Amino acid sequence: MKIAIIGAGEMGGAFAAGLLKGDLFKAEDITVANPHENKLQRFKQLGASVTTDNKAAVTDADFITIAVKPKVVKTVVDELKDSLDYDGQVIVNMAASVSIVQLSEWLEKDGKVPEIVQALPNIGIAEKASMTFLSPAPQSSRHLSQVEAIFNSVGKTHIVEESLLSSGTALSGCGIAYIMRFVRAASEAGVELGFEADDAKNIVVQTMQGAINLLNANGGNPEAEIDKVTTPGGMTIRGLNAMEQAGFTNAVIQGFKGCLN
Ligand SMILES: NC(=O)C1=CN([C@@H]2O[C@H](COP(=O)(O)OP(=O)(O)OC[C@H]3O[C@@H](n4cnc5c(N)ncnc54)[C@H](OP(=O)(O)O)[C@@H]3O)[C@@H](O)[C@H]2O)C=CC1
Ligand SMILES: O=C(O)[C@@H]1CCC=N1
Repeated sequence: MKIAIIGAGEMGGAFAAGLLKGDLFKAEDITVANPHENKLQRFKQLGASVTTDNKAAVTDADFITIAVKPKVVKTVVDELKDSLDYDGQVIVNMAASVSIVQLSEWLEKDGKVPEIVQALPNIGIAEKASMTFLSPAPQSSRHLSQVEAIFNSVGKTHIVEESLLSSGTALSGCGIAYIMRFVRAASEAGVELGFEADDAKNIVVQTMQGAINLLNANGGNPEAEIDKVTTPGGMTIRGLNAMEQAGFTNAVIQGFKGCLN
């Protein structure tokens, strides 16, 4: 099984890095393509095949992942169209806000389109911890289980209707940034409370790790975990209420929704 990744930026690069940490693909069966060679060196050093030629990248690939900026997708499709095997290869599009209808129109050749699966991961994929939303085009389910297996090897997957993809991207793709912003805010609080910046950040990260482990172990209800921490009349409730007075829940909801405006 071979995979080509077109675009070695933040997303394509993170995907390549995650796949190279796994054992689903042999390193040489992962081909990473990018116009500037400097972004390819680290993958070459890890044994991946690298090229600045998109057409060369897709030769023999079973799965072709498009990880360029949305406005570049059509250019890439136009370039690759004549090199694609419409019966055997699967196009996996990671570009947000490019629809199956658009991709199908751009890819259409003699009335045919290849199998297309929309895949919206997050950069946690570099550490095999992505939350990836998958949405196959109609009549594109032949290789869906293989696509699912690929993304399950670098995190978790959720198959959704295309109409839910942008919501998934908000929660997961953009969500990484929102969670990092929480880490920054909590770390700044830690500095104000007397810790060195690095110590504060490490304390916040370890505390988040504890919260994640508790959620995973105890059935995943955050309110139940909050109740265990919150002594009546104690410190935690004063902090929680102060956060809400400052608009915490509303700010978080507005942030996740705001990216869709
Ligand atoms: N970043 C994220 O967290 C997420 C991103 N996405 C999606 O992933 C896509 C890529 O985003 P991101 O990685 O952040 O963007 P980047 O700008 O970091 O990466 C895009 C890459 O595409 C390369 N590129 C440009 N033109 C071509 C071309 N014609 N052929 C091949 N490669 C090309 C660029 O090369 P160079 O810079 O060397 O010119 C660059 O390395 C976007 O469509 C985005 O919506 C989806 C989910 C999450
Ligand atoms: O900011 C963006 O548009 C992309 C989509 C999800 C994460 N990054």
